[in-house]
Amino acid sequence: MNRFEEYKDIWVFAEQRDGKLANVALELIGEGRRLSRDMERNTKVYAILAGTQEDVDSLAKECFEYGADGVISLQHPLLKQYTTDAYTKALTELIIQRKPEIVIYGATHIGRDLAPRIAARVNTGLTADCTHLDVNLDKYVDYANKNTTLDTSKIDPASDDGGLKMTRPAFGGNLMATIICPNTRPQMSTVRPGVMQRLERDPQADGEVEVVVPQLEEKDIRVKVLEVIKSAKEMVSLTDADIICSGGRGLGGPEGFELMRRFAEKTGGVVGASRAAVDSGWIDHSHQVGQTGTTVKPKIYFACGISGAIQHLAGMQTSDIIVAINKDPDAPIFTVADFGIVGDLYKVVPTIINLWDDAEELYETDLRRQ
Ligand SMILES: Cc1cc2nc3c(=O)[nH]c(=O)nc-3n(C[C@H](O)[C@H](O)[C@H](O)COP(=O)(O)OP(=O)(O)OC[C@H]3O[C@@H](n4cnc5c(N)ncnc54)[C@H](O)[C@@H]3O)c2cc1C
Repeated sequence: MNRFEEYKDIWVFAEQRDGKLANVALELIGEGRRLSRDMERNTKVYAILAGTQEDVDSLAKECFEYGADGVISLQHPLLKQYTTDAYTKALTELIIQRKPEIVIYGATHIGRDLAPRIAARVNTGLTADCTHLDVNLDKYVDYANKNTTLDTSKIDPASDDGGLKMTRPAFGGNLMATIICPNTRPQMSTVRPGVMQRLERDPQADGEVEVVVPQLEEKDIRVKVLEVIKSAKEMVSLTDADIICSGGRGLGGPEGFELMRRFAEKTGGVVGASRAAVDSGWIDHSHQVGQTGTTVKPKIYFACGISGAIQHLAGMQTSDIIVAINKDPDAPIFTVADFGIVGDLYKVVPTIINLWDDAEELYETDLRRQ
């Protein structure tokens, strides 16, 4: 008997705020489904909701529609606002009682706060900020070979106990590290929003919801949330955007973002930025795309005056269409671009803005013809 036999199933922490599920929760349920197919045992995927009854009751159906087999709904008035103490206590107790084999969280502000605390309390490992998960060594080796110079002959096949292979950027994004958790359970990781694919919604899907009322008291919570102030920067939703117009150091100054805002307004997109632009204080960090910013996958990503450093590419290279505008023909961004324009962005972007309406009309006519 495997020493971890009693640990079963995949749990996804289904993060919600004010009764709305985080997109990453649905992406992770989809990823959980994919992993469960590759695991040998009859592994089920559970979404773990936490909040007040009012906030979470209506969310279970959505979790089923996106692929959860079951929902465990932690309900308590003290879970209304996220607090580290209350959420950590409620989830830790549930994990110790139920013994899931894998627990995955979104690498959001909440997930990054919560997951390491739970890992410490249940005495297991945590791989933070993953961009790829797998349970099968063969696939893992293929994946690793494609992306790194990892010497696969040094991997001990005996270590492939069907455990989770958690891959994340390491050493400033210069290589991908695949990390295993061979000695303890559950295996836990946080996963970047926007990296995994959610499943197609199945409106017929349904399942069983188990309501659990955790043992929580006021004295368990050392920090009181007095007021939640939503700042304007929370309104930037890079992960949901279909079009992102990103600017980098090539903009030459903060005023360059005025052009990017006009560009985004015209295309119906949102403004993104490289870290160099953010670090220069030209735009808020909430716009940053990349390894230490947001991972995005829009339909069109415009990279304007961005060189294409590996840390930037890590956050946008899976976009459907990448259009790069750069005056240096050798800029690395052109290696991932579907369309490259060599030129001064201050000439190219206004031209695209001017032509956008005509281009849209042509596109619509084309669609009508098909
Ligand atoms: C641990 C770590 C994490 C990091 N995380 C991130 C991250 O999350 N996101 C991120 O973006 N970076 C990140 N970086 C930084 C990254 O390494 C690069 O420094 C950064 O992406 C460079 O930004 P840039 O492309 O805007 O600037 P540059 O590399 O300076 O490129 C500017 C580009 O603009 C072009 N240009 C100049 N003028 C014009 C013009 N008028 N028209 C057209 N093109 C023009 C130039 O040819 C050049 O290619 C990270 C670095 C480290 C070490």
